[in-house]
Amino acid sequence: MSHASAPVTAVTPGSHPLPSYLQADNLGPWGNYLQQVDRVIPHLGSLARWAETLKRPKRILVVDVPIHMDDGTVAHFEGYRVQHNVSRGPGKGGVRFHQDVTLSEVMALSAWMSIKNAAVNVPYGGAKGGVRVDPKTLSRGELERVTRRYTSEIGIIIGPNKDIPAPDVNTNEQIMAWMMDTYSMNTGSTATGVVTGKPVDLGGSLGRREATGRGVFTVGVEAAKHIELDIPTARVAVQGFGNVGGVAGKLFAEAGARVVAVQDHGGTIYREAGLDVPALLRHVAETGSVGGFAQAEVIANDKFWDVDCDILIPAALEQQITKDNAGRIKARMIIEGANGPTTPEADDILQERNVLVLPDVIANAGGVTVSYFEWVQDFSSFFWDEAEINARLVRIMKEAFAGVWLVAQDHKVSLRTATFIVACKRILHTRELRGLYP
Ligand SMILES: NC(=O)C1=CN([C@@H]2O[C@H](COP(=O)(O)OP(=O)(O)OC[C@H]3O[C@@H](n4cnc5c(N)ncnc54)[C@H](OP(=O)(O)O)[C@@H]3O)[C@@H](O)[C@H]2O)C=CC1
Ligand SMILES: O=C(O)CCC(=O)C(=O)O
Repeated sequence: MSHASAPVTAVTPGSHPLPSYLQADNLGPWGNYLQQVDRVIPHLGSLARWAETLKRPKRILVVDVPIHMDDGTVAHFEGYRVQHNVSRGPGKGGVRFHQDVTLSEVMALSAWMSIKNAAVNVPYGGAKGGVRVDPKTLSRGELERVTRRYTSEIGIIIGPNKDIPAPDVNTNEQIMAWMMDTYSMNTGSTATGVVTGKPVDLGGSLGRREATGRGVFTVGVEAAKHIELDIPTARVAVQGFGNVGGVAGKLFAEAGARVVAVQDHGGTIYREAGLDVPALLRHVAETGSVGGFAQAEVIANDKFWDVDCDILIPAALEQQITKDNAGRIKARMIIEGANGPTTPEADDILQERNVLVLPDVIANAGGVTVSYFEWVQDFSSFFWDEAEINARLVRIMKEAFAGVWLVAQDHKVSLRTATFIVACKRILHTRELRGLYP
């Protein structure tokens, strides 16, 4: 991971010094988020006086997650749930299981959720959770115990009207089912609306699994029209071939684009004529990685950034596109499936090079949009068909993106700052309406 060099202000004029945990890790994702906020403040007019609230998570919970391992020992894992902002509604955002998860990373992810949820105008604040564990090293029983204990520990701050978790990296429908069941056991009645991304047979929504990738594709197609990029002849490179990258790659391939390169932990594969995406998805489902896929050549991981392509989709983790590789990227358009994949320094380099960046806070909002549909369906116990869900998703994504595009033109700013303008105005307007408790 690279570390951007711009300093982060620890003390805001006229305000109190930030708590120590907010000053930590200036150059990590939280530091990147703070720089993004600093870039939007000049565009907020009188609402800027509330901007300090964007720099401080509302509520942070750190929990110990002890479980019995299969060999009889007791292991302790560290878990987090951060509610960055709840001005517009309950907290909403995924849960990540990863060995490198840190509190400041979860703070950044929760803040990006506040921005994203406001950008597509769903009635939520922003939240995110994580457990510092490599789930690939756990048995199924151990994974279930980690999930249930973590859910019990954060149970004091989540709930259908308080904060609604969902899947993120290394979490899936089964984990959401265990979370829903644990919360329901602890509260005494079945509460389907406490998490989204559940199995369809348990109050989940049709289309949720594919929703983030579908949103990435939808926004990509809309943006391509503005820069006259022809999707059926485009070459696409994808980093991360899980829920988001896999579905986005599949939809671009179905639209005629050539997916020429894919990278995950197992390596980087390349095929100039285009990879057989359905076969690759089957291979990943069977083996867990793109590594060993026969119908492709293997290239060095670092060469991924040099691949000749028109569209690049980072769909893995934060801080992948940095000042060190931004100058090498050949794509005309980057669609951020991942959260926080581009550092502010890299953003500047890409803008100078005229590479269009569709930022995470709008490009990957399809997932939470269908999560919102799931939550609404659970409350009413009335379920919609997939065609209706996809049509509503596409409409929301297109409208939100069109609005952001206009703001970018008006203010002469990047699409990231434009999305922050739209979202921060909505968040801070509700902050102003609600006022401060004296
Ligand atoms: N799921 C969702 O609905 C949403 C997810 N996102 C974001 O999208 C991104 C991907 O999430 P999701 O698809 O759900 O997660 P998954 O766990 O389904 O997939 C993650 C993918 O990223 C790969 N990966 C992880 N680390 C690296 C690395 N260092 N280099 C290359 N590849 C890597 C994984 O490979 P391997 O399996 O080999 O480790 C896997 O292919 C995250 O940033 C997430 O926050 C954003 C909005 C919604
Ligand atoms: O579906 C959700 O609630 C949130 C998904 C998520 O974590 C994200 O958009 O990053």
